[in-house]
Amino acid sequence: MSRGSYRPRKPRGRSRVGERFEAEVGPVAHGGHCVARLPEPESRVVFVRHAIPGERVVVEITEGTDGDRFWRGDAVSVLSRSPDRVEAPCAYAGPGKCGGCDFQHVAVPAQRDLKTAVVREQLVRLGRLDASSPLVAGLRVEAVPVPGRPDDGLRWRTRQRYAVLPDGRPAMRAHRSHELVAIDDCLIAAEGARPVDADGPAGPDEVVARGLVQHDVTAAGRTHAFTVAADGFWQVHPEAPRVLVEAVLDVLAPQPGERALDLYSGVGLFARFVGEVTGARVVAVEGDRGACQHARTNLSALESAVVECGPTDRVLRDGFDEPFDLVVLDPPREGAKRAVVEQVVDRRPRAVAYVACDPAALGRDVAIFAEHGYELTAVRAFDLFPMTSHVEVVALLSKGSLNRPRFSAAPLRGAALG
Ligand SMILES: C[S@@+](CC[C@H](N)C(=O)[O-])C[C@H]1O[C@@H](n2cnc3c(N)ncnc32)[C@H](O)[C@@H]1O
Repeated sequence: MSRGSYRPRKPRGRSRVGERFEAEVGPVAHGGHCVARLPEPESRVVFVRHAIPGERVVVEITEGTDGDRFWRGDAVSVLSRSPDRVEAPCAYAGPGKCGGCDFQHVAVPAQRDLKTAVVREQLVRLGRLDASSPLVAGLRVEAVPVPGRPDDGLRWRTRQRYAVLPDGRPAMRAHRSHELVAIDDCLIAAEGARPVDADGPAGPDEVVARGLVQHDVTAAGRTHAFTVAADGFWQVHPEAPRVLVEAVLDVLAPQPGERALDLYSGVGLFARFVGEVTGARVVAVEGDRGACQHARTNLSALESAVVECGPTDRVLRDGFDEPFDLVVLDPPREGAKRAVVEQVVDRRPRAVAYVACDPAALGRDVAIFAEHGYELTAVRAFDLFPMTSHVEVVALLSKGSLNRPRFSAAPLRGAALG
């Protein structure tokens, strides 16, 4: 995972980096660390990596000065260990080593418990939902095993981005650092995973031809082919397209004749499956020109599909002013934000399926939807990034009585309804 955007802050006061403290590890927090509080005289919150809630550890400070409100640190020795602690399967995981994974030291089912806690916390703190509501309390991050593999959290990444050392060896970055750590093998990369930006062996569901990749996705009983640029966006877990399409169809319950908007559509994954069911107008909006071109090809079998290329907020503001029954919203990590959310609710959709790769951004956007009467009415979360703190969430936002499809009495299936 690239840490290319990391920029160290200007130091404020005496550095505490390298100092060690004993600490009780508190709850997990968004970002792959746990929260510990150092008593006086330090009186500091420390975000501790390589720890598990409930443990007593020695924390070595990795970032922090006297002037900082909180510090960051690594658990460099464990004084009382959690029953969920395991030996990291990867030799490159641990304090000061590769920063690609956050939870190699945690048993895989317990990793999902940590992510569940994080998603719930973001929905409560930022999304302003009630922690005791069945939607929040009933949420569990679901396992998504790779077919034919044990559920061990390894060998799932179909693409892996490596840095290259001057001597040509592949490397990954240390956590929040530009420092490169040489690695022979990344255990979360699928066998034969194709390094991005390089020709190489294709994964099992891929055909590579002149910089293009074709993915066949079978979901909800239908199979569609998607052409993607070899370096373009495509979900990296081999089961992700199927699982996310099925979750989106499940919560939206699209009906024949319903008009759909697929925002941040990439190469048209959701538009293709939703449009197949509705048989009506589908507008895919995507900012990347290459992805737009591929979306046009991938959606060409749908007579009423249109691809609008440009930033979502601008396309929605200037492009077309018409109502839509269904919206799929799959923004990048920063979320959709107010301008887009308000453009979406202006179209008065019956149902919005929000596919989120950052539960904090989801929480912030859920709060904006709520200002406009759109409530979170179903939510599921999937462990599509084992060993890391990342998690994918599919949420349904709908407005009271608008929640029912116009064309049939088909109930929403699967997800918990609030
Ligand atoms: C998380 S990906 C989702 C892609 C697609 N829904 C899929 O599942 O394959 C987010 C997509 O949003 C696009 N994107 C990012 N910022 C955008 C913006 N401001 N306006 C339109 N598209 C944007 C990216 O190019 C990327 O294709």
